[in-house]
Amino acid sequence: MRHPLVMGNWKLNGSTGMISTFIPALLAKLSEMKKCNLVIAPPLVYLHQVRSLLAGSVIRLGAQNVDIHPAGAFTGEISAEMLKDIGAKYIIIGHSERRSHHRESDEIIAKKFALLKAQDLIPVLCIGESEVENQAGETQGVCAKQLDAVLKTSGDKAFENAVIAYEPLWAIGSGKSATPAEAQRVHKFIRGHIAQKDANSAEKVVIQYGGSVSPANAAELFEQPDIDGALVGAASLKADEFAAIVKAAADAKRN
Ligand SMILES: O=C[C@H](O)COP(=O)(O)O
Repeated sequence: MRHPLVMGNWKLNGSTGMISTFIPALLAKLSEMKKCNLVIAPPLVYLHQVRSLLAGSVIRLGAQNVDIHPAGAFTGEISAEMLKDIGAKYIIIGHSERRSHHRESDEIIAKKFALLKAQDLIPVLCIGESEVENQAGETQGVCAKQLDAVLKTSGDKAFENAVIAYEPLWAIGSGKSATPAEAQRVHKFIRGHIAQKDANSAEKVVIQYGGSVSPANAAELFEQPDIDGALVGAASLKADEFAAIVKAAADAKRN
């Protein structure tokens, strides 16, 4: 049985002051949470502060990116080994904002995926189509191509101990989430695509939905059989809203 995973991606937001009030407030709201795994991915400079505040709690530490090199003369970069050293476990790669603003290709992302696995870290692989691709009926083809790059590099069992976040680009930060039925169709396709290579990892892999998840739409999304939690952007910066999304995931009764 898959436990839902809710992950907050703070993107380029946060400060030491915000963190010192946000984390205790969130922990207080989550005291009764049992069935949902929870991760926060702050900006890299705040990993240490967040780790200290999360010590002894159920919330795990995540990060938003990793470099493709293990070490060396790469100014400004952070390696998988460093992320492991600081205590981060779940590492987002392939977010559409990095694919577009930093021109990260499927091949670069597949390399990052392999580096994270080599360090026993959990890659959170973001995939998803643009609005144009969606309207052209290319959603499945785009997702398949993004998954195949990883399967080609890391093998048929690549998604053992990994997470996939399906994030349609048109839903990110737009206030317009995919409907639960739309998202479920794509999640089912993703699981089926992985099953063609390895049925066991397909059954176990956590597939999150991301894109304008809020307390208003979370419960319905989490009722879907192939939606295993969420990758949350804006709402993860508000303790009340994030806690409500986590509660919806913990309470979800799926068929
Ligand atoms: O990583 C998170 C996603 O990009 C979703 O962001 P959002 O919840 O602000 O739409």
